[in-house]
Amino acid sequence: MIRLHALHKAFQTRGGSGSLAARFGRKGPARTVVAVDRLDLDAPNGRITGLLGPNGAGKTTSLRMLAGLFPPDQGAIEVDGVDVLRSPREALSRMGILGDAHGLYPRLTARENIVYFARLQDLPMEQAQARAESLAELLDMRAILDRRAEGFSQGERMKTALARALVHDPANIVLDEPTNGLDVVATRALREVLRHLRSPAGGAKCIVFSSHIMQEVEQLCDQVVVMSHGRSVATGTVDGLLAQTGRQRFEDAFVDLAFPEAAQPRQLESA
Ligand SMILES: Nc1ncnc2c1ncn2[C@@H]1O[C@H](COP(=O)(O)OP(=O)(O)OP(=O)(O)O)[C@@H](O)[C@H]1O
Repeated sequence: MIRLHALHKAFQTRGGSGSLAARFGRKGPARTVVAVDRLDLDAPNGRITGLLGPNGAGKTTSLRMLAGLFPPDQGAIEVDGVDVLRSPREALSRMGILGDAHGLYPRLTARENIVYFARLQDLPMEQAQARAESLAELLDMRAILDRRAEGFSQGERMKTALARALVHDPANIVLDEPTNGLDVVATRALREVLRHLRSPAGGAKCIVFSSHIMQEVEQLCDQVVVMSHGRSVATGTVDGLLAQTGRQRFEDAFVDLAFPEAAQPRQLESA
């Protein structure tokens, strides 16, 4: 179970090299970028929760805070009731995180990458090896298990990184745009794995994933949190969000919710 409450994060950054920069020195004037303004998200066990937002909405920043990479300025983050800010190690041990950069060790084989992470999670060697075997089965990656990670395709890297994230059998799984760069077969395979992990047979995991791809969210998610300009602007099932906006197509509902200023007139819907 993952809970984000009233998250806020701003970054201090510098402007460009125009005339203002000349006045403020080479780096330009200081600016504040509000990446996450107010995000609320409740993700239960046995459900897939999609964090859906356009480019720059604040999805990655939110998931990085959930992963404990940096703290929010305000707000609360809990994993199974454990406060990520107060008890980061305990909270992290309850999560498997697939970030936007997969960061595999290129000189290690897929198996060695997985086992190495299992050992970092304090799994005994025998158990680490057994987990590598069962994850290779689940993720259909036997053919690459004993190949060095250097030269892996995007899909092979994703599978290895996902196996690594799942090695300690966490109750919560967090994925940042996991299908980026994957072909249709790899995307379908990932979808099946996530459905399995959500089911009672797969451990009824709490799964949170970010995406800006409507079809992906529509096909996979039990509930959707729509994020726009750093805020959660709507939460519900796909059907619930369609009903809320009075739309028939999820893409139209999303545009209404995320960009109310740019929403298309309703009569174009059947065009
Ligand atoms: N370290 C940083 N310094 C300054 N600004 C940042 C930093 N990280 C993120 N931002 C800004 O915060 C906003 C949200 O970025 P974020 O990467 O979280 O969005 P996103 O929803 O994941 O977008 P995308 O779908 O394009 O990956 C953007 O305007 C981005 O430029």
